[in-house]
Amino acid sequence: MTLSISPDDICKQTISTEAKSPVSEAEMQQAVRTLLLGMGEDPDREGLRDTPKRVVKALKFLTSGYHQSLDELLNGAVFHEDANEMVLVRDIDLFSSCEHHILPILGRAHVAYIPDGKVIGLSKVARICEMYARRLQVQERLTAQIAEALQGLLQPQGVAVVVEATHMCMVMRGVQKPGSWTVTSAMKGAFANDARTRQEFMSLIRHAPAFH
Ligand SMILES: Nc1nc2c(ncn2[C@@H]2O[C@H](COP(=O)(O)OP(=O)(O)OP(=O)(O)O)[C@@H](O)[C@H]2O)c(=O)[nH]1
Ligand SMILES: [Zn+2]
Repeated sequence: MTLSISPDDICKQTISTEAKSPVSEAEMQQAVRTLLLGMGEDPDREGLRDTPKRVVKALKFLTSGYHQSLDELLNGAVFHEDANEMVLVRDIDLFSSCEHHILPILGRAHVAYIPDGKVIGLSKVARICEMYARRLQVQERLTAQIAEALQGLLQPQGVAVVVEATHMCMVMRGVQKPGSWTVTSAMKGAFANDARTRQEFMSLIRHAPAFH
């Protein structure tokens, strides 16, 4: 499936989530206090007194990707360039939160594209990953959003995104499988249509990195 999404569309998608929260900071803290009570804790004991404030602050940080826009994050770092070989940024650490349990998803992203007249600042590739990771996610959507963002911004010859992650909701609770990793991918253009291009990408993300 070819997804054509313009940078404007993606920005709009982000800006629409920027609407001011209908819930006040105090109400959020009160909700955490209720959760503590539900756990059988005493929210007024010394160690927990500031916990509602800390939890709300942490959650706001972990979901701060809702309030970022690609436009702002890119800061104009898309450049016209004649390069037409694969660009790969691999081993980008990811910290996200699963939307089912609001528990951490910890992993790495590998992101490649083949330019077609435009390149993007390398750090911006990692920033795009962070923006989508700092939302409530499922891994498949996170992977697709990263790929769609690059596709929309650069209209490259192809985009490939692989995310490898472990879900704390599968590790610490539920099925309790600490060794499990989930691998998701999104392939567009040459990576979807040409097995050799995809193979080159897969082998580049598999070999031991030169730097640790
Ligand atoms: N596809 C997908 N599933 C996810 C992701 N994160 C969590 N899940 C799954 O979402 C599902 C939610 O299933 P439910 O049965 O509603 O929730 P649950 O009772 O907590 O399920 P268990 O985890 O099996 O105990 C679980 O199978 C989770 O493993 C994700 O990123 N992608
Ligand atoms: Zn979960």
